[in-house]
Amino acid sequence: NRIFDVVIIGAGPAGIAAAIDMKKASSAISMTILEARNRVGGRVSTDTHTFMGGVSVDIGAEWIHGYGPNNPLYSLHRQLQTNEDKRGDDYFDFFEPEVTGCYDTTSSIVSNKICLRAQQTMKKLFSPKYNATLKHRDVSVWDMIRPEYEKIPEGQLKRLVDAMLVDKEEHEAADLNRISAWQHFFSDSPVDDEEENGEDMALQRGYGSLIQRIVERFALPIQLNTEVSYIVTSASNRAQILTKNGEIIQAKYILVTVPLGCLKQKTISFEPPLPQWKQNAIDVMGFGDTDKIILQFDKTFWNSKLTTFYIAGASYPFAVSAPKKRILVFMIGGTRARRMEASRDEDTIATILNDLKRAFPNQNFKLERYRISRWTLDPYARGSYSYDAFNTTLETFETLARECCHNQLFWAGEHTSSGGSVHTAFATGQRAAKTILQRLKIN
Ligand SMILES: Cc1cc2nc3c(=O)[nH]c(=O)nc-3n(C[C@H](O)[C@H](O)[C@H](O)COP(=O)(O)OP(=O)(O)OC[C@H]3O[C@@H](n4cnc5c(N)ncnc54)[C@H](O)[C@@H]3O)c2cc1C
Repeated sequence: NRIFDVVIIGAGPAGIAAAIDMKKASSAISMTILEARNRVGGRVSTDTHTFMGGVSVDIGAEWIHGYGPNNPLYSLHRQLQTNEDKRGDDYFDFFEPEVTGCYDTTSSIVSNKICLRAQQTMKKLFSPKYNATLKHRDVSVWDMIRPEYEKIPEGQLKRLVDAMLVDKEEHEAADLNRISAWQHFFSDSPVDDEEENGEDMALQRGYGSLIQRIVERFALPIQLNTEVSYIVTSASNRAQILTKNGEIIQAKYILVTVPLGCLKQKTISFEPPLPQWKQNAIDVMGFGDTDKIILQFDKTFWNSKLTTFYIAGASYPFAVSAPKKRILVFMIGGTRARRMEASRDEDTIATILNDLKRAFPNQNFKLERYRISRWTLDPYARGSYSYDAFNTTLETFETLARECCHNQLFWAGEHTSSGGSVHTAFATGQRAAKTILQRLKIN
């Protein structure tokens, strides 16, 4: 029966950030991080063993978005970067310019002109004019773009736009008919502005390698393989945590950073139950689905200059290319991702290979290795990241972040601020640490 000042639940970006700031503030704080998995990083997870040639591939987060001084991971990365990070001659290098291409499963050539037109059509679909009525009577993003979409004549252009819509659903982690148009198009998110302050960057050795370096650099006290199942708060000055291993741990303050998907599915029981205002926010906020199907071939048979491409008519029509690694990463979101997760690997792979054979009829290629993510079935994620569901506002994020339950429970994580990214999750951990330090009277 151990006693701490602070117990952090979850060693993902948010939990790690909070631990660093508390450790920096005072060595007198007794603290531990309880992590259910056998590794740190949460939805940042790099696979270093599946692929040939010692290649690292991110199964979850890959891009350091907004890589610039406003990003809390920027200075950490600059301190901890190695020569391997700097070797920029391979794969998703630093700031690689995006080159988009298009293919077609009917094996007909797609001209540059029509590929570009499809991209322009997408731009037009997603720049709807301000609609004041939305604020009072919200519709979905799909409803919003549908009138323009329906004007696109049947044919290759439309099939390419359909492929690009799958990419959009992947990015949003939800079907377009589940996303609030008001939130998506018109609400001002301070984080979005911030993201525009820097470019995207990916690391040779994967995002996971940076998280690992951070954890080692600060020698954080992390207890792996420790799933929290029960939390009791009370008017006494200590809250209690029960782990699945049967351990009871006491803490003055608990910082909960488990994903919103776990909160929605009540994987941790709270005693007394969470207050209604907190539970409502958990229920209302959308938590989406995004997956990657990563394929390594015996050769690069597609145009190696492309960073991303679309395949008209394919079941998995959007891929990101890593030519030097001979890798294609197919990405999907929403219902499509959930359906894929429920399918057998062999069937998913067969469908993709069949589409590729039709899109590249003159190429001989062999699949060498693959890896498929299943974030929604993952017991410690239960989805990918949050999305703008109906009836959510910036206030919903704030409500998810607000402390509760005899002021013993604090909250951080991707879902407690808009942005959905690793660095925004990291910032929520720093924010929570600041408040907890004030409570502990350490500034
Ligand atoms: C496919 C995919 C692609 C993405 N791409 C990007 C990208 O390119 N760039 C980007 O910035 N972001 C990306 N993201 C989002 C990013 O991964 C998340 O926003 C970020 O990891 C959230 O950090 P977090 O600390 O809030 O949660 P997590 O990273 O999920 O950490 C929470 C931790 O809590 C642990 N946990 C859960 N339940 C318990 C329990 N009961 N007891 C103890 N521990 C528990 C989990 O195991 C986990 O380690 C992507 C996500 C996915 C799924």
